[in-house]
Amino acid sequence: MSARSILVQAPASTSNCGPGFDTLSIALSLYNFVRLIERNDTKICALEAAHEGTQQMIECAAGAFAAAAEVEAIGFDYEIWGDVPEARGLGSSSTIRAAIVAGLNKLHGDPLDLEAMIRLTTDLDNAPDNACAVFAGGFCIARTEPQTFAYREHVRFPLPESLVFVAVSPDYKVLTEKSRRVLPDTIPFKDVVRSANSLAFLVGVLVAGDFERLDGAVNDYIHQPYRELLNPYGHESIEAGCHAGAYTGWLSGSGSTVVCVTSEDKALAVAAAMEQVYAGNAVQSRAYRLLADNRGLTVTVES
Ligand SMILES: Nc1ncnc2c1ncn2[C@@H]1O[C@H](COP(=O)(O)OP(=O)(O)O)[C@@H](O)[C@H]1O
Ligand SMILES: N[C@@H](CCOP(=O)(O)O)C(=O)O
Repeated sequence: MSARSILVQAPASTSNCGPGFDTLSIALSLYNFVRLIERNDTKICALEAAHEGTQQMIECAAGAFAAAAEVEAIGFDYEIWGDVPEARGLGSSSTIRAAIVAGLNKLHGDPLDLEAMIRLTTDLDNAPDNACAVFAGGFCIARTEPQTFAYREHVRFPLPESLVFVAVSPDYKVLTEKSRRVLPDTIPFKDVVRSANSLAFLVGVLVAGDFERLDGAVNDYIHQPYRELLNPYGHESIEAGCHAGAYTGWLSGSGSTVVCVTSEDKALAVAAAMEQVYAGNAVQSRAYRLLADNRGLTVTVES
């Protein structure tokens, strides 16, 4: 009998969406893939040489899964490939952690439900926003506990294909862990008020589908200003995209990617303007024209 093999496709995500720090996220049409092949021992092995950090991340996810699902740990071989750039604020680490959790869940006969898998991935990845979008797809709002920040539940809305996300990734990496260390312990009252105002309006507009009203309406004073030094030219790139016709834009997750939200007809001009800012400063970048992924992570039993 051939070993059981599970293939997981996990979408990238753009988190925070400006002022929705650790709360808002949109799944995008850019994917990583993880294959898990069951072994008859308890080892966890990469089929192609994996970076030490990746191996650790996977072993940690597998151990946490066994504990959360209250099952015996099993061994597996794994392969990872895909298009989500690493450490660029498009949730690459969430795609891998979520895929391991979802793949093991399938191999064990689905002991965890969707919310339990999101909770576990959040515990591992520290980003409830990304975890919701990877699993559920669409535009997600993550609710967390006010005392502990532990993940509680989410609501999600599909977004239409008419809304294009132009993501521009400069060739420098920004690790989420490092990008969280630059955040302040306290924030001035007026910055909280104006961020909360923008956040509520943004959610309303995305749910209502009245996208033109995003123009100038997405403003964050909670994390983006503090992350600017780690993300040179990001702010200017977003401004250039908006000048070229995008509705709005934000730093994607913790950076370094920046995202502008636009209608289909403006997408090319927006991408060119955003890239030009990096090129003009001798920084290479790559532009992606993406749509919302309304499906979320998929799990296929191959054998
Ligand atoms: N495709 C991948 N294969 C292996 N490890 C990955 C992959 N993508 C991300 N990682 C791991 O996640 C880390 C980046 O995570 P993080 O700083 O949270 O950035 P991101 O914003 O991309 O999620 C990488 O340094 C690496 O250890
Ligand atoms: N809310 C988190 C999101 C991190 O997303 P990533 O795509 O950069 O991993 C944060 O802003 O730290």
